[in-house]
Amino acid sequence: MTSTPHSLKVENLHKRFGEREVLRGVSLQAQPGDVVAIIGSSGSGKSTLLRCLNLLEQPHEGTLSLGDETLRLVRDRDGSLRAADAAQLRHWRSRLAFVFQNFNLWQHRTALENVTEAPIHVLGRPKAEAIERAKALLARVGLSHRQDVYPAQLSGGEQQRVAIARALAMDPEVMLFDEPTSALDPELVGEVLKVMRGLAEEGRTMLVVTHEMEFAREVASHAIFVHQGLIEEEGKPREVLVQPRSERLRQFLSGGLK
Ligand SMILES: Nc1ncnc2c1ncn2[C@@H]1O[C@H](COP(=O)(O)OP(=O)(O)OP(=O)(O)O)[C@@H](O)[C@H]1O
Repeated sequence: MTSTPHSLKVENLHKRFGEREVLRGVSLQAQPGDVVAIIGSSGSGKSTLLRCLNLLEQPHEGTLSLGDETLRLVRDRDGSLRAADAAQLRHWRSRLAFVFQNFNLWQHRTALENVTEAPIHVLGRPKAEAIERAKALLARVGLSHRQDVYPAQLSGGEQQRVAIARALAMDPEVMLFDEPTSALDPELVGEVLKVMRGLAEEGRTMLVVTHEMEFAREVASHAIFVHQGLIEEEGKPREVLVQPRSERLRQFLSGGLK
């Protein structure tokens, strides 16, 4: 990691889809090195929360800051908030890298090209330097031997590991994972979680929307339970996921609240 990580602060996030208020005032903080597991039942707003953090979704209210940088937002015609400055948004997104459930790799680019694309074209890094770094990152996720292969020839687990290498290539301060293993066959989940454990161990700041409770319990430093667009309970995973205070979290953990 070359950039110094800062803490992420999210205040009073609201998001509506039509009449439906999906986030109803969410605030959270992540300090450098925190691994925050965001859990909750289907439709509770977890992915929307994560997507609002780098404006893949436009919130209707809220403040986002990373260290002493606050993302400048202006109100759009539809009432939601968009970035006031496209250059700041590009920079913001390089500081908070997003890993998608469905990998979102460029299909007509090799694994290596997927990892070099943004460093060359967004960060303006020299090509040779970007290639060298991409090779090191692919080695890191165990894919040196697959660098010249196109996504269609890779398994889901391999594609997600390329996507993680691609996110790392931006030297992000915070990594946002949106259900990174949900699209994988069960036998491929472990290889992706292993890479994520490694990132956690090296002190990466990560926010992870996940249904992997074992990962949340063992790897996360903080767990957040979202219910109907609000944080219902949060704390140390070994406490809240083992002895939840709220009845709803108890139900969720016992599988009664999907
Ligand atoms: N682009 C959209 N347009 C309209 N409604 C949306 C959109 N994206 C999400 N929603 C709705 O917002 C609510 C929250 O969705 P979200 O994907 O954030 O939930 P989630 O907690 O991540 O669920 P899951 O665990 O099933 O992925 C859901 O009711 C969903 O249908």
